[in-house]
Amino acid sequence: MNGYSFCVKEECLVTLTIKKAAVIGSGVMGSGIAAHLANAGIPTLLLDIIPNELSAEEKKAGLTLDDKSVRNRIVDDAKKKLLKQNPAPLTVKENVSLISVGNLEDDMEKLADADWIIEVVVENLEIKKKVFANIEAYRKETAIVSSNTSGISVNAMIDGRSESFKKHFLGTHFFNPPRYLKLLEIIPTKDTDHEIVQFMRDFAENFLGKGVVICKDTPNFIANRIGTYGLMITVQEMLAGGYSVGEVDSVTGTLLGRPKSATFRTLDVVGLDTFLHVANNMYEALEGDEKEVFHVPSFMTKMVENNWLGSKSGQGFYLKKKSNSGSEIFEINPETLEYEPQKKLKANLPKVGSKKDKLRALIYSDDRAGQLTWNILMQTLLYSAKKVNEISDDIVAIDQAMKWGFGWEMGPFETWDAIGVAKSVAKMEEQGAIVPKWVKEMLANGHNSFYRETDGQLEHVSPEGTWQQKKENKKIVYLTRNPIIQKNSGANLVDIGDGVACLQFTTKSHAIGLDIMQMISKSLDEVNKNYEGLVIGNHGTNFSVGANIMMILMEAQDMNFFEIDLVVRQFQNALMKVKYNEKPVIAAPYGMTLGGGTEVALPCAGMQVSVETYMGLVETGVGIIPGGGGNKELYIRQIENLPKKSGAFLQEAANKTFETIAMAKVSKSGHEARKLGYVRERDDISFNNDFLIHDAKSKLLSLVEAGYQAPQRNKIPVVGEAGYAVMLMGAKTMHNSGYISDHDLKIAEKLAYVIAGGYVPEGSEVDEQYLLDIEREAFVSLVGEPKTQARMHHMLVKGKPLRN
Ligand SMILES: CCCCCCCCCCCCCC(=O)CC(=O)SCCNC(=O)CCNC(=O)[C@H](O)C(C)(C)COP(=O)(O)OP(=O)(O)OC[C@H]1O[C@@H](n2cnc3c(N)ncnc32)[C@H](O)[C@@H]1OP(=O)(O)O
Ligand SMILES: NC(=O)C1=CN([C@@H]2O[C@H](COP(=O)(O)OP(=O)(O)OC[C@H]3O[C@@H](n4cnc5c(N)ncnc54)[C@H](O)[C@@H]3O)[C@@H](O)[C@H]2O)C=CC1
Repeated sequence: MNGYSFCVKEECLVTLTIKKAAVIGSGVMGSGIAAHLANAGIPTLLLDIIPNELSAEEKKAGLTLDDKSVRNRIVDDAKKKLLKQNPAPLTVKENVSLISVGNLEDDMEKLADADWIIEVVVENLEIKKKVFANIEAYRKETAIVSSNTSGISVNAMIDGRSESFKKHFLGTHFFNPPRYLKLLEIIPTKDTDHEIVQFMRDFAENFLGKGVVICKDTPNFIANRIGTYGLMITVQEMLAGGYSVGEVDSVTGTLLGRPKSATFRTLDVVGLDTFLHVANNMYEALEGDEKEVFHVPSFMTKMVENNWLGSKSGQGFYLKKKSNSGSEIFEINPETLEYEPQKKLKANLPKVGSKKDKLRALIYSDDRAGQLTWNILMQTLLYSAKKVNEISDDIVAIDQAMKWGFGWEMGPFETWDAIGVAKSVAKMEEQGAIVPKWVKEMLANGHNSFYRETDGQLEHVSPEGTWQQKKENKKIVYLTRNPIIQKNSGANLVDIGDGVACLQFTTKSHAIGLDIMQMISKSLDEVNKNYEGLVIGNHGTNFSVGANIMMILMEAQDMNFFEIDLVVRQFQNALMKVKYNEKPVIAAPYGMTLGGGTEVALPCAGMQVSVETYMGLVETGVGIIPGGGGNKELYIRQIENLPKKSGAFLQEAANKTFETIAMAKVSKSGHEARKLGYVRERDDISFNNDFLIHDAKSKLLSLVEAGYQAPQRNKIPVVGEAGYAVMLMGAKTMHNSGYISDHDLKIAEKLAYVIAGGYVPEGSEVDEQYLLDIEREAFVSLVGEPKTQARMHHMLVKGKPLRN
């Protein structure tokens, strides 16, 4: 990747390009940002300070502070840590090779060819200003310089800097972890060149997959202003109500529509020292009652003094200890500063109902869980309403910042709509809270929500009482806003413009059943008559979790094997129709793309893959093997990928296919899906999931433009009986040593037979239908096995594989 160029003036006289970057500071964020730039293919120089004393190992080795290995120890350790962290900062470990390292004493001249230099040092204004003075001496004239500050004034950072520096300087506030949190807050100073703000926004959205919110230079900008306030309120409610850290986290995570790291686990991930810098900066910057909210309680200060900072120092609010059964996680008691077994709060929630139903049940209940969550949420909502004009341009910016920056499912105003504005305001006032005047006026004017839909367009209210349309990025395709061509109980065929149709799954978790299989076939008929091509794309968290195993299990328990064979045949036929369709079909996988979901993507003319795609043929986990042609499609890809130098390449292709499917390997990224062989070199990867369907449509149109021709039907060379034995050897060895069960071995035998192409001579060339037939026969025979049915049942009930 040679960087990202963007014409910033009509005549394109000035073209900004980011081909190389540099990150100053290799701590929690600096190393994470460098990793994400590497994920995007941008070579990045990572610099940090030199240690001021030798470590014990260095002393023992007779090293001195002048040794390069000593001088680069901090940054070297940070780079090594990237390969061990979980969740992984790198989409594939190989990306680490794009990160070069150095230190701030010996390597500053290397900044000269950086197009973007990001300061990510400790949250201290004076230290940051010194770093900028140092950068200025080495940066090239066109280099963009930015700060990853959590909330220090960016205008305060440019005192004493040159005009060129000021023009090219702005805040670029990534959130932690940088690979996974979508938000990038961009904070221009009074001198930042407008074109550079625009360029950085486009670059971040298209190239880094970020959701950009342009912020005013107010303390903590937007997300941290609300987040830090919410955190401090949570600490105060915890201490006042005598709740434990674990009890607080047990109800302020997924139950509130927030990530499982909730409150204090999130702080452990952030780093308590950094949080205290941020809270203290707020305390210094504010006046009156609001100031006192940011007064840090003594137990937190003590924790930092003890170096109990969270993940970065090995312990913080939580301490993970190794135990005989693996590991156990303890929580800190803020009173005693002792670690204790984790506690949880019981929340009496309805077993059925939507997430919003459960949220309402939680916060309106009178138990301890309800009181705590109501008190936290109520104060956070009121603060958001009070601050909207001071810290942002509208309520949308606040909602986007909290969703993208903290992984919340809804922002404050969306949450307020969900819990009922009128009902919650009544309860707030009943408890003596002061509700901002504009909220009450909105209710008085008959508007019971902050958002509304008018003629299919989403509108939001302003504190002034006017209603505005939400500004949308043109690259976002909202399937619900496009005309439906055809539909059934499992999928919609949607016209997405420019002669392109999109097949959208609508089942729960986009699980594939008969309805989707039928819609695949019908969609192709419609597209071949009236459209240029078909995108298979969805909205939501996951592309597809695979076949509807409830449907398979029920038929199997009723011994309806003939029907199962018919359904599998229908799925195979539909996907063969995709593969050889006269018009191109492009799949747009993202999130979990498992089993049948992967099989839908594999026969397509191409894929537009989200960088966050977790793809794999995982059928062995529920006691079967792929039945939609996935075995042969992965095998064909392995044959394509392997150098044809050795005669044994067929066996190597078969072995790799067998291992990947037998071990139910799932990629941890779109890049890794390519390493596993699912994604071809010609397939493309999108960093911004919001743009995925748009990108898939563009890819399809370029195929049409190039005169797309359906692939030829070719016979497939197989390893036959001899190759079958080779594949099985490994499985039998694992079975003999007790690593896999009898049933695992039975599944492996079926899988190896299918991949080998059955008992035919090695090197035989067979047609695809033959491979599909033996695949379907193996599938149906396994479905009849009681242990397979037990695995399916366990997955349905527990949501995880059963080892039997
Ligand atoms: C209103 C309250 C808001 C909350 C706090 C607000 C703070 C605001 C001020 C911060 C200011 C400074 C920061 C800043 O400027 C801006 C920010 O970035 S704010 C932070 C934004 N980020 C988030 O909100 C994170 C949201 N959470 C997530 O995205 C995911 O949960 C996360 C990616 C963090 C993964 O969480 P994790 O718990 O690590 O999940 P895993 O299950 O994947 O575990 C991985 C690894 O960690 C071990 N582990 C899990 N739980 C614990 C624990 N309690 N203690 C110790 N270790 C734990 C787990 O076992 C795994 O270990 P392995 O051995 O690696 O398998
Ligand atoms: N930790 C988080 O969750 C987030 C932090 N931030 C911000 O990013 C910046 C870095 O924060 P973290 O990475 O968490 O901190 P950290 O403590 O993990 O890393 C700080 C880095 O600064 C370096 N450093 C310390 N003193 C220095 C000096 N005098 N000169 C140059 N470098 C020096 C350290 O060697 C270290 O590499 C801060 O501004 C912080 O507010 C922004 C978003 C999230």
